[in-house]
Amino acid sequence: MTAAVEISDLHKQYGSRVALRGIDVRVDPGTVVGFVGPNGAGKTTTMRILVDVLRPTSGQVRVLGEDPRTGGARLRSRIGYLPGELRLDGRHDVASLLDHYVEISHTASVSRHDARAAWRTLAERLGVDPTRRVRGLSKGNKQKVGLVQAFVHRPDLLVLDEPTSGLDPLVQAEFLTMVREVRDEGRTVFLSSHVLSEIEQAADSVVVLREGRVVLTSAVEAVRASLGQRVHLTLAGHVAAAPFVGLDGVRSATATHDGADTRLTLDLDGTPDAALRLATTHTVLAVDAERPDLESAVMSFYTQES
Ligand SMILES: Nc1ncnc2c1ncn2[C@@H]1O[C@H](COP(=O)(O)OP(=O)(O)OP(=O)(O)O)[C@@H](O)[C@H]1O
Repeated sequence: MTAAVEISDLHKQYGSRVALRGIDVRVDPGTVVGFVGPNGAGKTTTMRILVDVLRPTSGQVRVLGEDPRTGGARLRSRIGYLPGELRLDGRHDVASLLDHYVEISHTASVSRHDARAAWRTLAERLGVDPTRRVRGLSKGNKQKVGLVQAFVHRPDLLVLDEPTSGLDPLVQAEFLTMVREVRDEGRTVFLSSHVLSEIEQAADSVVVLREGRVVLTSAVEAVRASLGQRVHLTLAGHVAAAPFVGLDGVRSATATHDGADTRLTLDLDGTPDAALRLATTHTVLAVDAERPDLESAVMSFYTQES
């Protein structure tokens, strides 16, 4: 299977400043990959190289099987790109700007009429008013126009640099739905974000970049599972934690007593089955499970020493 994105030993220097120190990333078609990391990690640099806005210092990049430096207009028409710092020509109204984008990005397989209808549908979905002048738009509304132009030609690959920056929660949710639809159609999304909850909702896998190096590549589910699960049980009467320690799947158990009842906290590294069997020999008054989130799983990769 040809990768949608294949990056091998990619280096980029801006003068003496090293931005990328040999990164390797593979993105399978039909998946959503979240690209995360602290400020200055190299995310934007990588994305700009993918769309040939920047040239690498060394290393190999293949996008949809082609070298972005030689793919030209044909490859560009298969990519939707939302830059991190979006600049739109402020002189136009939104409708003429989007007509213009459709004009330059539409492919022979889609008629101009259909392409125009497509931007209108997307604009409506995201709540973009096509009659507004671009210059007077708020940051969030500009971002929505940027999203419409990235999605409108149904590209095989979307490269989105902080796509939800400035969006209100309703539009953000609609955007995440659009991303999932793209994935369900077998197309690919490579997006960067500082909002890990949104990567968690939309991405299949996550790549963490720090100081120009990839420090983690993993399925989102696997990262979360690696944290294990924490379960709180409220049991009637005074119950000791000791019998729970060492049970299959239990990493640690602590008990605190609240009046006549016990609050038992179990940190699990396997299934809760054995612990729950033992718990039900008592009277279980309440069960409450914490779902580990991607943010707590990934944060350590932001700060750890190389
Ligand atoms: N045009 C440039 N000239 C010089 N240095 C640059 C330039 N663009 C980026 N850099 C440097 O390259 C490194 C990576 O920057 P990049 O913008 O790719 O990071 P990022 O992960 O996208 O960060 P952020 O989350 O803050 O957007 C940083 O040290 C940055 O200062």
